[in-house]
Amino acid sequence: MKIGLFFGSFNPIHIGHLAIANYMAEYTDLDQIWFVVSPHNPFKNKSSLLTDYHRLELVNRAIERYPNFKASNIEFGMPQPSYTIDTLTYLKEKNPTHQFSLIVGSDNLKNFTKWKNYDLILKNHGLFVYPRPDFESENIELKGNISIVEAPLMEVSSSFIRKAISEQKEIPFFMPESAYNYLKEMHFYEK
Ligand SMILES: Nc1ncnc2c1ncn2[C@@H]1O[C@H](COP(=O)(O)OP(=O)(O)OP(=O)(O)O)[C@@H](O)[C@H]1O
Ligand SMILES: O=C(O)c1ccc[n+]([C@@H]2O[C@H](COP(=O)([O-])O)[C@@H](O)[C@H]2O)c1
Repeated sequence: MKIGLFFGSFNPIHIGHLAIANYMAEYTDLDQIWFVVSPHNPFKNKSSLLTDYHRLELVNRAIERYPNFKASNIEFGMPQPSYTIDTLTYLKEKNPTHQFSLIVGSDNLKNFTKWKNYDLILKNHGLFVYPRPDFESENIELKGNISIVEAPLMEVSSSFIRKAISEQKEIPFFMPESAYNYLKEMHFYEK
């Protein structure tokens, strides 16, 4: 099977993430999309992160109705910060018959050459890139298996959600309903 690995902090998951996965499942040859919840992005400060299990729970609730979407906690038991090449190697060992590609937003292209063994990721797996406002993909010089999809732009981000909640805004339409209800019930991001 062809699997698109959608790595992320998902702090929290939002409708943009779901739309990206939806687009990749419908417009590429990927059979399944796995949302891999990362304990710690090497480029980000961990202090603003909800615990791994709460972020995973939000993802699970958000995708529960979609059989082609799976959530993965594989990085929870691996060394931190979470280097994607190490997770890819481990996943390939565990699932030798699957083919794994990466799904990323175009904001990741700018620093992609700073990722651990980025050349191996490109050579052995390949990237599907979803465009993000203010992050042009055109001028990025990267060689390898990269497919930049042409898809509707979305401005939404997890930072926007965290800020809105901390300002006591009601934003039920920016997250899948079940995940939003859980976030409210648990008083996440209210400070
Ligand atoms: N609106 C968006 N358009 C395109 N890609 C996106 C969008 N939101 C998130 N992504 C991509 O989804 C993946 C996971 O992103 P992440 O969980 O960090 O969300 P985020 O909204 O970027 O979070 P934050 O605002 O906290 O930085 C990354 O590859 C990111 O580029
Ligand atoms: O492997 C690396 O060197 C590397 C560098 C930066 C980011 N990543 C991964 O990219 C994913 C996207 O992170 P984020 O926080 O933007 O959702 C997440 O799984 C990070 O661990 C990985």
